[in-house]
Amino acid sequence: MPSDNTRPYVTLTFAQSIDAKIAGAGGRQLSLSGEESMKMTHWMRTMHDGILIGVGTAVNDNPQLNVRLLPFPAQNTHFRHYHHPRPIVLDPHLRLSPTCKLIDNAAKGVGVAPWVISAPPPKIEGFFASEDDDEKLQRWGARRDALQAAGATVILVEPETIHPDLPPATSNLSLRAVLRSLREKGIRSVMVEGGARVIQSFLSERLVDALIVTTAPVLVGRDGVGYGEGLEQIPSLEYIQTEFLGRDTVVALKLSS
Ligand SMILES: NC(=O)C1=CN([C@@H]2O[C@H](COP(=O)(O)OP(=O)(O)OC[C@H]3O[C@@H](n4cnc5c(N)ncnc54)[C@H](OP(=O)(O)O)[C@@H]3O)[C@@H](O)[C@H]2O)C=CC1
Ligand SMILES: Nc1nc(O)c(N)c(N[C@@H]2O[C@H](COP(=O)(O)O)[C@@H](O)[C@H]2O)n1
Repeated sequence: MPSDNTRPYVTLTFAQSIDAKIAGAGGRQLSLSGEESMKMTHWMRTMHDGILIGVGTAVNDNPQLNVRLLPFPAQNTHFRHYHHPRPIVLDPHLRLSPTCKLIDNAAKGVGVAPWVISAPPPKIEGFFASEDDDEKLQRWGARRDALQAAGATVILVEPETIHPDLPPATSNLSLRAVLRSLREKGIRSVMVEGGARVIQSFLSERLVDALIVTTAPVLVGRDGVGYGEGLEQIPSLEYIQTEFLGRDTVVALKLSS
């Protein structure tokens, strides 16, 4: 559990091949989970208030992040019987399309409208100021308006910064600020589904309470997308349990305190 009430409980979960790849060459989305473990993922989705992904995944996979694989209590009423997690997208540059499935599904009443977490491009004063700062801000503002008009909510948090007068080394959002803001908005638990960079960030910053990894019995090869290479800090893990679901192995772990 988080040591205080200032952030939600975080479950990090993803599927990988036996050579620890989460996508194919060039980021091609792979169906790694078999039927049984994919259903487990949908059960886990319904157990969380929010489901968080990076914009890389949102743009690449155009996911739905809903609970459509759960058994239908009655025809056409399944969406009312299971809790839908709130889709949350980390998207500093607002690259999410206003016509993506997350927004489209919510408009059709078969999903909850996404929250898009972002930060306006910084206006740097002094030596590092750039002539096109205003233009960047205007374009970001136009994308924000388009997303909000389509039904998404854009939430602002601060980016990771070293010093306010320096151009940011990365456009990454501060995960601690993201989680704090989500908790303030009533999100008590969040399921983080990836992709690679988001997995790296949550693990490196030790912002994970439960880690649930599905391993499918396939090899992807060296051109696939992994997450291990970019892990800046390697947290120690405590083993909890293994389940065998169909042909897949699902391991539950937690970070050692
Ligand atoms: N097998 C599985 O279970 C899963 C596989 N995937 C796969 O993962 C791939 C996508 O991974 P990837 O390209 O790494 O993209 P991610 O989904 O990890 O998104 C990364 C982007 O999120 C934004 N971001 C903002 N703040 C942060 C932060 N603190 N840490 C990390 N990212 C942040 C950045 O956007 P910006 O670049 O605009 O600054 C960054 O580039 C796809 O191929 C997808 O199919 C995805 C989920 C699950
Ligand atoms: N658990 C799991 N197994 C796989 O094989 C996967 N490819 C993923 N991917 C994640 O699920 C998202 C797709 O969700 P929808 O089916 O569109 O609801 C995808 O974007 C990844 O986050 N997960």
